[in-house]
Amino acid sequence: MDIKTVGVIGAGQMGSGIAHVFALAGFEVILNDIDTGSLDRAIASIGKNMDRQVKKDAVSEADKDAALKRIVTTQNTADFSKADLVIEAATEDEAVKCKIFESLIPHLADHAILTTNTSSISITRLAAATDRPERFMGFHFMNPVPVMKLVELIRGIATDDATFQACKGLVDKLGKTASVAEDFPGFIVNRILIPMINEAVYALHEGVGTAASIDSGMTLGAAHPMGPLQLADMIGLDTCLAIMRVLHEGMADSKYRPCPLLVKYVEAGWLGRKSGRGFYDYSGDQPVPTR
Ligand SMILES: CC(=O)CC(=O)SCCNC(=O)CCNC(=O)[C@H](O)C(C)(C)COP(=O)(O)OP(=O)(O)OC[C@H]1O[C@@H](n2cnc3c(N)ncnc32)[C@H](O)[C@@H]1OP(=O)(O)O
Ligand SMILES: NC(=O)C1=CN([C@@H]2O[C@H](COP(=O)(O)OP(=O)(O)OC[C@H]3O[C@@H](n4cnc5c(N)ncnc54)[C@H](OP(=O)(O)O)[C@@H]3O)[C@@H](O)[C@H]2O)C=CC1
Repeated sequence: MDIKTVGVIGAGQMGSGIAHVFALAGFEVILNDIDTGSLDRAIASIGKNMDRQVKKDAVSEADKDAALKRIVTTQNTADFSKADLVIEAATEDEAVKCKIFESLIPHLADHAILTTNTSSISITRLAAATDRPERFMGFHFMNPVPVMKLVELIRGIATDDATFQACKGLVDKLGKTASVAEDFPGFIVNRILIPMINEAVYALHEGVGTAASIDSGMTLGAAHPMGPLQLADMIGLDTCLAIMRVLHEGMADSKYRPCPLLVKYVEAGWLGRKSGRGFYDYSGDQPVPTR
């Protein structure tokens, strides 16, 4: 299938990163959000992240300009009628995602493939909320999208082979590596990563160590590129909690219970970098641990 135009729904950190890599790879991109402020911030952050690549000589100034011109923003799902493939990358909330599909589907071309960047939610269940379960699948990018090489591909029970092959072909065109995961809560990466982050929050909650010592323990002691609490702040504490809840409910196993401190931070609106405060405070030049 010849995919030329890619629609992206949700212009947060993931939607921005996904729009970034598709535009640089030569695709026309339609980027949607409910909030114009988010769309403006997304275009600014894509420009800034492409500038990093220009500075490193990974991308030319001309390619950056051409890529930025290939991204159009819209608040109107009717504009997705031109899309050959749509990637839903809105908030990790099943009800939000299903509502998006409901408003999108009347405008989608018959041939269009619909995918979701969900971190954890059942692909089969999301597919069942659409008119095209056979042309629906999980297309799970990692954060930050322009840097991370992996994309998890997850078939729902009804996904057909042409859809899977089309998505696999796109991963190849982006120069990334596909990893196939079965449709279990959290798939592969988050089944392993998010409980590790949750355990780090328990270590903080129980006073095993400070945020700084937990993070340096894992960067200097286990060679992780960033500590688990720093990573949680980058992913978004709301997203980490939503994933833990999907694991807890989906696996029906208490080993996945979300740490009460993680719940409290989210209830306080301390969502990590995106809200300016999480396990670190980002209001100054350098992040400062909040515990
Ligand atoms: C929750 C989910 O559903 C699934 C997930 O995504 S889980 C999260 C998975 N991601 C991770 O685990 C990330 C772990 N962290 C890292 O890999 C690294 O700390 C990091 C890439 C984020 C930053 O690396 P760093 O060395 O500390 O910072 P920095 O030197 O600024 O960046 C490294 C490179 O990435 C580039 N970079 C960083 N962020 C970027 C962005 N948003 N856009 C473009 N380039 C970026 C930098 O320009 C730099 O490029 P070079 O290697 O060419 O010099
Ligand atoms: N963060 C991460 O590291 C990763 C996240 N993911 C997944 O990607 C998805 C997005 O995550 P992320 O980008 O971090 O989240 P963000 O919170 O950064 O962005 C979500 C965006 O979706 C917007 N949104 C909410 N409702 C709608 C709607 N009805 N229509 C259009 N846009 C909407 C939000 O707008 P507003 O702010 O106005 O609510 C916000 O701009 C989630 O499913 C997440 O699990 C996958 C891989 C990694």
